[in-house]
Amino acid sequence: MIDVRNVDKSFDKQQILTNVSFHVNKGSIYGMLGSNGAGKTTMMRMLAGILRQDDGQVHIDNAGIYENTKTKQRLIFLSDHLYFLPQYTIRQMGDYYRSLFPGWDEERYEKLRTLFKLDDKQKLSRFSKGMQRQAAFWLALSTVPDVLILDEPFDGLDAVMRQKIRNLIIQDVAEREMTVLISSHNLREVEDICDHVGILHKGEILLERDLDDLKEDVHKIQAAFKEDAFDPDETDLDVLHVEKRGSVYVLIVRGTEKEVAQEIQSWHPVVYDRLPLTLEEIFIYEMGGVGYAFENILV
Ligand SMILES: Nc1ncnc2c1ncn2[C@@H]1O[C@H](COP(=O)(O)OP(=O)(O)OP(=O)(O)O)[C@@H](O)[C@H]1O
Repeated sequence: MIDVRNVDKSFDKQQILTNVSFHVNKGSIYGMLGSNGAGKTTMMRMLAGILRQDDGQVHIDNAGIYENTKTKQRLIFLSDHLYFLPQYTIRQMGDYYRSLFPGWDEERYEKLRTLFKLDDKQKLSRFSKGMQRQAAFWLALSTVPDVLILDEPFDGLDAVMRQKIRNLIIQDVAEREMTVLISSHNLREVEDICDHVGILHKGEILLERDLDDLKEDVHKIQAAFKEDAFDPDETDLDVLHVEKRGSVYVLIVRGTEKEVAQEIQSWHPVVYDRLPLTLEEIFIYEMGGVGYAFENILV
């Protein structure tokens, strides 16, 4: 569905994205993670056909997006900075969207009214930040898009509304195979909704995996050894992080569960535990591996 290959992008001779490639399957929800300034918004603006890449290809449904009006009519990009026409109400924006997007579904718009409970005759500029975001989702989902691109989508929404909107997105993915790309710094949220994740760092893709596979591939190990007979540097483990709490080692390691267990067992541990990792932990340790480590500094 979405196919990005070897994309380069610079602004004023400053290289922002370098050789970026990734693929999003139809009916999948892809989380694009990354450090601040990694280039996520730039990538999303290219996918929405707002910016053109310098090199490489940005394809949606096997065709370049930049000059492809037909595909753009089936795609909605919700930017982190929402934009509405000045002085417009939701209803007026809806009429404008109906003229732009052939998929506009008036019946759906009416159904969503009961969920969002916003006054669609009120000027959008009078709404709070969270209400404006709700309005943006109301309008976006009324166009029944095939592709939904969301930059920090839940910013400003309360917990109940986040859950409602998450459910609506999941429903559209399940029922009609909508394809979704989400960028968010809230990894808890990404973890809840995405089936695939990619990490962008300094304009390059660091890692791209199915979320379940990724979790099966990175482990948090707690282990203790007799008379301290363990040296992480002497193992065959791919260690992302190591910490010693008293006599207990806490290791974050990459590899299959079997490989990791075999290696640790060969050191005859007296305690051995494998704990689940959150996406946030995976992100932090993977970023640490490329020198973007967190430091325990208090100032
Ligand atoms: N129009 C522009 N002109 C010049 N530089 C730009 C422009 N847009 C983005 N940049 C630069 O590109 C880099 C990537 O920015 P981008 O907004 O894509 O990052 P991001 O991953 O979305 O960051 P964040 O997580 O902080 O929102 C930054 O260094 C930014 O200053």
